[in-house]
Amino acid sequence: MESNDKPRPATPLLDKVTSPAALRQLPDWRLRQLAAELRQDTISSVSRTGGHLGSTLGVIELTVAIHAVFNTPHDKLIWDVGHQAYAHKILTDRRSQMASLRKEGGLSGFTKRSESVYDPFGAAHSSTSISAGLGFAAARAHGAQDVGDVVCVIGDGAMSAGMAYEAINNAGALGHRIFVILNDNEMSISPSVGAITKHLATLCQNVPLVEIDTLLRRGTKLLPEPLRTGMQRTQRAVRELAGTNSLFEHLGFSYFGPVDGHDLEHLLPLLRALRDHATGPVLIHAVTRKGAGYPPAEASDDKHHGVGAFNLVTGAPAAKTEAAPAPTYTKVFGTALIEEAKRDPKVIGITAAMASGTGIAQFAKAFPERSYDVGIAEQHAVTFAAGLAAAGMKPFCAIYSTFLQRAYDQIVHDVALQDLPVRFAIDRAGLVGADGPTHAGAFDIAYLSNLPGFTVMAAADEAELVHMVATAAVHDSGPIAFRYPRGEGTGVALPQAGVPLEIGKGRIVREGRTIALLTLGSRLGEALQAAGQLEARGLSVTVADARFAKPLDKTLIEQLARTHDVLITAEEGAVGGFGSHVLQHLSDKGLLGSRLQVRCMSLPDVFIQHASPRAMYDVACLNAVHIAETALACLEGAQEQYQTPVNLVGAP
Ligand SMILES: Cc1ncc(C[n+]2csc(CCOP(=O)(O)OP(=O)(O)O)c2C)c(N)n1
Ligand SMILES: CC(=O)[C@@H](O)[C@H](O)COP(=O)(O)O
Ligand SMILES: [Mg+2]
Repeated sequence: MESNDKPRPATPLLDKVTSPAALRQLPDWRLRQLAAELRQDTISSVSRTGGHLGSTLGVIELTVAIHAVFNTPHDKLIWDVGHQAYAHKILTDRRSQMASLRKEGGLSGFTKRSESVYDPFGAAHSSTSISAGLGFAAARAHGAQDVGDVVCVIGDGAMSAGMAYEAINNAGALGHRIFVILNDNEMSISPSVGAITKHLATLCQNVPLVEIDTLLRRGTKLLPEPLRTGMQRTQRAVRELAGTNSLFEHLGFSYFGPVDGHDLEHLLPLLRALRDHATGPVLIHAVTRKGAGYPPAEASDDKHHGVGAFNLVTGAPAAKTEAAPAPTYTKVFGTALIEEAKRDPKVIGITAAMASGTGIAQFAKAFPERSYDVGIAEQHAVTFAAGLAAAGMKPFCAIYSTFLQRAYDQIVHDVALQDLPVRFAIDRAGLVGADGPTHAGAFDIAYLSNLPGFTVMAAADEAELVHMVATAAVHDSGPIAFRYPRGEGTGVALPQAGVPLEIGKGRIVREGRTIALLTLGSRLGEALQAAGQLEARGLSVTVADARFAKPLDKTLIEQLARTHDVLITAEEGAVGGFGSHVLQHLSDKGLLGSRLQVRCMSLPDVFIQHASPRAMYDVACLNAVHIAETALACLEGAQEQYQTPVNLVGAP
């Protein structure tokens, strides 16, 4: 019998605690039991659904302590990224829905305003919590009624992003009362990197706050009266005793730490004291362990950052790992980049805290001195790459489509305007599944293809990806990007070596006469299936792979338009991308006449909620059946387009 089929762990106390208000009725000594049950419940639940386990396990005690001390939801608890909020979800009205986590129609894997009043601010991209929290604090100062205290929980990884410091800079100057809990587990998805990480480690070498506190209490009689009661003076004394000299203090925050983030006996009195006495911005440095309390997670390299369903006893994946039919696009990219780097010493790999997710970890094993993990710092990654390119290097900036959105001004101002040959390897293009709309790679085609001088490619399969890496490696005249989806490739044979593509040239994959399906990226497979379905109805179909969203293969587009009755474009990107450029070109050439029926199939103008990628593409009406039906409708002269069902569209 699979251990996952075993009954859930007994949680007698948690079963009674049906709200944070009920939790606040418990005496402190029972909160430890509550935390233990919450941990077991979380592990058991995630063993069935999969998800971001390690991060939540690291904040179990913090979650309990915050809800015990602060009056949520009137007090605003803002989780950075939101991937560590599963225990918070269990405590805040969503326990019964945990089986639906990250599944179609179910709970989001992140915090989400539309899901609960206990999620005052949604997230999934990192390092937004302090800015948002400061917004709440400022609103309170302006008289907003339903805003009590503001507590932001931000990880050490998230603390590598510039945005966190922009917020601290502002908060330190404004002086509003706000609590920032820095959850320091020395881990991002992989071990945290950078000078800030070193600074935090130095702070952790200070005498733990609890020992200072004991010292203070023991020495109370010897201390003058104001030290016992005056919070500000006590803080100063604590700081002097601890000898802390944290960056945060210099920026106007009161710094408290390090404190053991798993010890409720330390956390509760500290949070209560601060709640009762603090006047301005406060930073509490809590030291935690990612994956805490679940040995398989603690022992794993990534501390079970993100896992599928697993066996509760061993921590091993529940599904037997059969040999994958094809390598992932990420793996193919990593291997191809290594091959280019062997040929060319100028090739550099850059990741923003996604080394394993982007394949740069693979590259770093082969070329450690030519790879950079800059932390969660996409903006910096892009301008850093621009600097490298300006000095003659060949930087490959490997960033997920959704996270590259962060760096748009850097792409425009530092790269495109200076025509610098930065190579953008854009992973997770299109819909990604369980992570949902926050992680969808929807916009890059649109936001890159409108930039002068940019070359934008999309890989139809993993062999194409190898050629696009080679194309980017030799392309020295201006910026170039290539995008590819999450997950496994199609299983096509991989070329021995990448062969640079002719810039701005697409390819005809199958020739027909009546209907032309022109795809950009990996909808090619769906288009070929659609062509098969249409052929079964006696229709003659051409399928072409555009390869380039920019520059357009104008000759190919004009040829398809002149020789077919129907032209359909399909792409895994938002409205305003490839199809729009094709339409513009047809219009410029006067080819949009009554004879030719044209349809642009793109992601619809809505945020599609999490589900399997296939189900999400069904919502988007971008699977083979939709392409075939659109072609038929065009032939019949029907004007209506697919409409996305309204009930599947919700606020992010
Ligand atoms: C802007 C952005 N870039 C990258 C990511 C991917 N990402 C999600 S969680 C994470 C690590 C966060 O580390 P930390 O804040 O320390 O939290 P922990 O998982 O250690 O609890 C990263 C890089 C993201 N969510 N947002
Ligand atoms: C929380 C977060 O942003 C990442 O952990 C993300 O979920 C990773 O996604 P992939 O699984 O596609 O790498
Ligand atoms: Mg961390």
